[in-house]
Amino acid sequence: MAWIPIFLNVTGKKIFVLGSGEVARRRAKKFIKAGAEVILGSNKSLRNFNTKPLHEMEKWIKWADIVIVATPDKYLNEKATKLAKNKLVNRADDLIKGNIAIPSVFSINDIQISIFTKGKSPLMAKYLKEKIKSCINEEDVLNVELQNYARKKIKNLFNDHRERKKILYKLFNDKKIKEYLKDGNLEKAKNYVDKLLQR
Ligand SMILES: C[C@@]1(CC(=O)O)c2cc3[nH]c(cc4nc(cc5[nH]c(cc(n2)[C@H]1CCC(=O)O)[C@@](C)(CC(=O)O)[C@@H]5CCC(=O)O)C(CC(=O)O)=C4CCC(=O)O)c(CCC(=O)O)c3CC(=O)O
Ligand SMILES: NC(=O)C1=CN([C@@H]2O[C@H](COP(=O)(O)OP(=O)(O)OC[C@H]3O[C@@H](n4cnc5c(N)ncnc54)[C@H](O)[C@@H]3O)[C@@H](O)[C@H]2O)C=CC1
Repeated sequence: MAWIPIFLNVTGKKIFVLGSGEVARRRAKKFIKAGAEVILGSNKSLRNFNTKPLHEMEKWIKWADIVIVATPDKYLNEKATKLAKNKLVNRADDLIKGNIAIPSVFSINDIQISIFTKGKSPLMAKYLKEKIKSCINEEDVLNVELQNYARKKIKNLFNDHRERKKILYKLFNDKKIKEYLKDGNLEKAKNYVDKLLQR
């Protein structure tokens, strides 16, 4: 089993979610929030969701870029997976029958962290999320912003990406920058970077 984490831009992607229970709705919301076009396959019509009856399932699976299978009905789940052929499929009920997994996720500003236990323990994934959250502090968040600032600046100043890498590591290890960021002073750190780059 070779799972690798990938961050996928789902804006405008077509997602078919089979089911209308708690898990199906949770998955659907996640994708809608991220800008995807989501259709739920269920004979129950749900408020706030675009639902299609199950006898149209084949058509909507064909339409979809990604298929999410999330009912407790094993037979129905298998049928949908077969219809999806080589598409990207998430099986909420049986990980290895699909090829994409939904991890436990949290974000702090633009830092996004996902935890996955290869289906062994979603509960532990959820727990570890809280544990890892507490390791990331304000200084790290500001350092992402500062690195972004410096990266953009030096893109135009240095042609060689190895040279750029060296500079970014230097900034990362700079004592003064560390102090500024510890004090929550991003602007001062940026000004200091400006000065260093002028030399
Ligand atoms: C394979 C996977 C599906 C996939 O990839 O789509 C999957 C499968 C299953 N989960 C089950 C149960 C639970 N799932 C949760 C919670 C979450 N489950 C999520 C992901 C995944 N769950 C994927 C693997 C992720 C990994 O391996 O790390 C999270 C991270 C994301 C999300 O769902 O949005 C979300 C936490 C969100 C957060 O961080 O807050 C809890 C805890 C709770 O609800 O509090 C429980 C009860 C306790 C427990 O079982 O651990 C069962 C039923 C088992 C049974 O029948 O008893 C199955 C099916 C099976 O395993 O057979
Ligand atoms: N990934 C995860 O986080 C979790 C996954 N699961 C898995 O996901 C499955 C779904 O879980 P829940 O959403 O909690 O179930 P649920 O019991 O809340 O939802 C069941 C819904 O599925 C639909 N459904 C049931 N049989 C159907 C059928 N024959 N045809 C069409 N729709 C049908 C119904 O609309 C029903 O409302 C579970 O069987 C379990 O294997 C369960 C808990 C968490």
